[in-house]
Amino acid sequence: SMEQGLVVTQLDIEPGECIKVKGKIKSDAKGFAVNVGKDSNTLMLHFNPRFDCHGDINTIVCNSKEDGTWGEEDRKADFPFQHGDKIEMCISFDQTEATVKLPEAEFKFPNRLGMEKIQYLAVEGDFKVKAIKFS
Ligand SMILES: CCCO[C@@H]1O[C@H](CO)[C@@H](O[C@@H]2O[C@H](CO)[C@H](O)[C@H](OCc3cn(Cc4ccccc4)nn3)[C@H]2O)[C@H](O)[C@H]1NC(C)=O
Repeated sequence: SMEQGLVVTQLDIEPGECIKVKGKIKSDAKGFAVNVGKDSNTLMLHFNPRFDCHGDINTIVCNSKEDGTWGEEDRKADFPFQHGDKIEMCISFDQTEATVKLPEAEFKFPNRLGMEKIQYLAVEGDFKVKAIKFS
C-alpha cells in the first residue's frame, strides 16, 4: 500500500508563525504533497508539486479540502523544483491566505475556510523529510 509520510497532529500554529519543512525530493520523484489544516479531511492547503502525475508535468497544484471534499484547484505558473533537490519551505498563514516560502519563490493560496490555526501537518509522496521546525 502507499507508505504513509510524516504526519504531525495536535499542533497549535497561529497566524504569522511558520512551519519549516526541510527535506530532499527523490531523484525519481513523480510528485509530493504538503498538507496543512485541521486534520486530513479539512485542509487549509494541499501544496502538491507534480513532476509527472495525474497528467500534469512540472506543475504545482494547490487546493483546499472541506469535510473530505476537494475545492477548486489552483495551478501555479512557476515550478522551482528539480529531482533530487534539497529544499526548505516555510509555511505560514493569516486570515486571508496561506504562504509557502522557498528560497527562490513564494506561493500564495486563499484561506478559503477562514482557519484561525493549523493543527495538522502531513508530508506525502516522493519527498524525504530531514527536519521540521515550528517558530
Ligand atoms: C480532468 C478531469 C479530472 O481532473 C483531475 O481530477 C483528479 C482527481 O480529483 C485530480 O487529482 C487530485 O487532485 C487533488 C487536488 O485537487 C489531490 O492532489 C488528489 O491527490 C490526493 C492524494 C494525495 N496522495 C498522497 C500522495 C501525494 C503526492 C504524491 C504521492 C502520494 N494520494 N492522493 C489528486 O488525486 C486532478 O488534479 C484533476 N486534474 C485536472 C487537470 O483538473
